[in-house]
Amino acid sequence: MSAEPAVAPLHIPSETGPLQQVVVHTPGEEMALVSPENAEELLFDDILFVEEAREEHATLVRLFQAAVGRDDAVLQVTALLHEAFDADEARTAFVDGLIERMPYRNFEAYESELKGLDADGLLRFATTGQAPFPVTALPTPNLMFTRDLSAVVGGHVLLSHAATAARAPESVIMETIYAHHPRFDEVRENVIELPDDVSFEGGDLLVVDERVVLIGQSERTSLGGVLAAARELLERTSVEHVIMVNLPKARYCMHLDTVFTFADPETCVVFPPIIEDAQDHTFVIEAVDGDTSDLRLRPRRTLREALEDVTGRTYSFVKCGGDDPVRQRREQWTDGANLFAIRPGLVVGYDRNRATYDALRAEGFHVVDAESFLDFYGDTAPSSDARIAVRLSGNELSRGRGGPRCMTMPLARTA
Ligand SMILES: NC(=[NH2+])NCCC[C@H](N)C(=O)O
Repeated sequence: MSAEPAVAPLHIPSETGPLQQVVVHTPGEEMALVSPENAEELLFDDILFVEEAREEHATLVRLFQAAVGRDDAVLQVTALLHEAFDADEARTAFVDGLIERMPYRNFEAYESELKGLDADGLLRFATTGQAPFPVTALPTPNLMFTRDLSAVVGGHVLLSHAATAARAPESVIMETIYAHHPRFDEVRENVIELPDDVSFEGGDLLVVDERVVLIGQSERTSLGGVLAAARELLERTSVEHVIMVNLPKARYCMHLDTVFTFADPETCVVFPPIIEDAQDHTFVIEAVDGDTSDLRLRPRRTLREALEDVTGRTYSFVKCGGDDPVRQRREQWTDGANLFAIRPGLVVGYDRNRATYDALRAEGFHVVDAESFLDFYGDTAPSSDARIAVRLSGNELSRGRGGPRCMTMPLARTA
């Protein structure tokens, strides 16, 4: 039990506000079930060395614990699910959710057996797809990309509606946690569900500030998903402008956060070919006279133009991969543009993206590896004005096609 004062269960005022609490998933048994036969279906391009991936992930968790300095800074999604499963209704709801979301898997044939599993048994089924009777589901190796399970905006949360069958169970996992875990009792009415026929994944949403969010219209988030999310946010939260970024529908840029993330409120790491060179792909969505049944889409040439227009601030764009177009593409593929900000100006990325780190250094960041950061700071967080880019060794993790931002779902940050 933590001695620190409790944090709000949901509170994200901005993308880089000092982190208080984050949900992660350290890869486990489910990752060891990815094989050449099912890898493509499970959205993996390669077979990860699980033990090494776990160590890399453990370092990420230690970084968060050290930098945040609270012992409840990091929550594991499987622990939350297991705790939620203490309630009978949660286990029933989870099975009902799977049946409803994945009618093609015919889980109803084993409905009573699944509902009869205890918390351990159902957790194992949820992550590995294995049960003590002849029903199987896909394992969920993408659970480590907790970002995509939901998106917290202010004190509200949008539940994801995964675009792919491989990730559909993860949406049900997160839905069960928000609906049944006691941690979310007070904020349950702030959980926003989108219509069944749209897709939306958390990696497509970035919170600029209390008034502005960005949403990618991508391989994973449909136009209907963007518009439904925009309408809900404009209606129910302090958000006044939703900037929609139309992305190529391609694996390398599956979510907006694969090509654009914030290092501090005015510094972003960007993949130039999409964010700077492409034109006419950005729209500002607003409610006409505050009426969310009447949405207006104002086209803007670039994301920069849209951002500057609605926030009145100016932004520095640091190039993922630096100036060389080949390095830009190589480093984008290994999530060079997918930085996670622990607080403004304290970011973590993958060590291998060296040209991106050179570009950050040129922007005034001190570059340190994760081990030195941990040795140096132990459990005292660095002074809040230092600009630091931490290099996490992620040779295994990066093969999952997600970076530090994808592996984190912040629940609470300070303003
Ligand atoms: N927010 C992100 N960019 N997430 C990356 C998810 C990667 C994962 N293998 C997938 O294809 O779904």
